Amino acid sequence: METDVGATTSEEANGSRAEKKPTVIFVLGGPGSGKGTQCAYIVEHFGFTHFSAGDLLRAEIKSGSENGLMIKSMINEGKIVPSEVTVKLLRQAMEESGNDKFLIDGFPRNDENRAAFEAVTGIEPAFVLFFDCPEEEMERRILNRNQERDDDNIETIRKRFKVFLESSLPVVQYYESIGKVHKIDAARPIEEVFESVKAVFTSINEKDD
Ligand SMILES: Nc1ncnc2c1ncn2[C@@H]1O[C@H](COP(=O)(O)OP(=O)(O)O)[C@@H](O)[C@H]1O
Ligand SMILES: Nc1ccn([C@H]2C[C@H](O)[C@@H](COP(=O)(O)OP(=O)(O)O)O2)c(=O)n1
Ligand SMILES: [Mg+2]
Repeated sequence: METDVGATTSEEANGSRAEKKPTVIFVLGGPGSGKGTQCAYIVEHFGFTHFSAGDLLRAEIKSGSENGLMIKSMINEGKIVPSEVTVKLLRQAMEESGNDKFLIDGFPRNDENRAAFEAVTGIEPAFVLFFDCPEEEMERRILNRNQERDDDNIETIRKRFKVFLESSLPVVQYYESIGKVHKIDAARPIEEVFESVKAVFTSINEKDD
């Protein structure tokens, strides 16, 4: 079965065939704040399907698609790839998954990302996890990451930090203004960070009961 993440049809909009939209949680935080690491734990404990926007873009480069070279050069410059490309990859991945609970990490990274996702899928996030971490700590973590990523070099890291401050933080602030952000102190050991993450998910589950 495919998961319905398309824009609402008129039939659905008038209520005759309303299907429940999937639950989406956005996981945000600067480069190296620990998004991917914590998502792996959340998947294990809470049954979500995890998609990293960055991983989907890197897979697209590897696949040799016609957009690959453009994506590669943007990532190597620390820039944000046009939303059209990223939203299409996310939507496809969600549809193919068959699940209806998603953690989307590293997205939305700017306001254009946010608006495009909403327009294409009709989905608003249930909430946003924001991993708050000082730049020096994020830099240390990335330089020790060893994932052989072309963008994990000091020059590109500095560009990514700048883009994070200028384009991504405003998205976090937007979600804060509508009361959707759970801010986590990410500058602690992995297990301690996860205790705080777990508390967020547990309290949400209790509210739903
Ligand atoms: N709380 C933490 N303390 C120390 N190192 C961490 C912590 N969380 C993640 N790391 C390490 O830091 C690096 C970046 O983590 P990652 O999950 O890839 O971050 P992001 O997806 O936000 O860029 C990885 O090598 C990871 O093992
Ligand atoms: N929504 C997104 C997410 C990532 N990208 C690009 C630009 C980012 O610098 C790279 C890497 O993103 P990724 O989330 O994998 O990086 P970190 O895990 O935060 O270190 O991918 C994008 O263009 N748009
Ligand atoms: Mg990551």
